[in-house]
Amino acid sequence: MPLPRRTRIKFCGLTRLEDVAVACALGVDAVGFVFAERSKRRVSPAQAALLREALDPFVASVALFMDNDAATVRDVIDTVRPTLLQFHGDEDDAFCAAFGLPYLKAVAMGGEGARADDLGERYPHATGFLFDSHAAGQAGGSGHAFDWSRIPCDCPRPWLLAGGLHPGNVFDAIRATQCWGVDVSSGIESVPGEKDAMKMRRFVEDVRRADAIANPA
Ligand SMILES: O=C(O)c1ccccc1N[C@@H]1O[C@H](COP(=O)(O)O)[C@@H](O)[C@H]1O
Repeated sequence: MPLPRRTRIKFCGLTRLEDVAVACALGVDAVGFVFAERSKRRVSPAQAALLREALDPFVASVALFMDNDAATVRDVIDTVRPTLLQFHGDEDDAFCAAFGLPYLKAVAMGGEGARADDLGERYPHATGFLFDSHAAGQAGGSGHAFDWSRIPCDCPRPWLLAGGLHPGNVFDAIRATQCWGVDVSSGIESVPGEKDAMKMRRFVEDVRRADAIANPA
């Protein structure tokens, strides 16, 4: 008998306690705090620590970096105590694994130079991958989707779909890609860094709807 499917949900770029409370009430699996330079959603380690302390049990916290230096990553780990790290830049496996925490490697699927091959060989210590719409070297969180047919069908670890997801397309995205999880930022916002409670709720409802169809009684 096939095991039931449950698409994992990560809400990223949280900056406010009220948004953390809604995310927890909706039962999301993880929330993300952005430390990438120049991000509109960037929080300080002290701010993120306050948000992290407000999480319910079993809600994972993810610290997102993009080519930050090692000292910054260590400072975030010491202050915030995240469950997982997520790297969006040119970081190699040795860098990502050096902090002793599980990590997700974001794979830039936009632009001409997208490279989604040999992920298991290039990132042997990655816990999972995240296929995102930005081009290599560009920041994510743009709200734009990419061509999902470019996702490699032999991804060696659990992987999340990201980039341009919102309540209006997440159902189709899950049905089309069979992703392990979804990651969303701008699609559940009213303005960058401020989430919208109704969009968060509709997003979760549509993920559950896709799972219900995949798990007929
Ligand atoms: O959110 C940011 O500002 C950001 C900056 C640098 C790298 C990644 C960033 N965001 C991540 O991008 C994906 C998709 O975001 P969206 O749903 O299209 O807005 C997600 O993982 C964000 O956390």
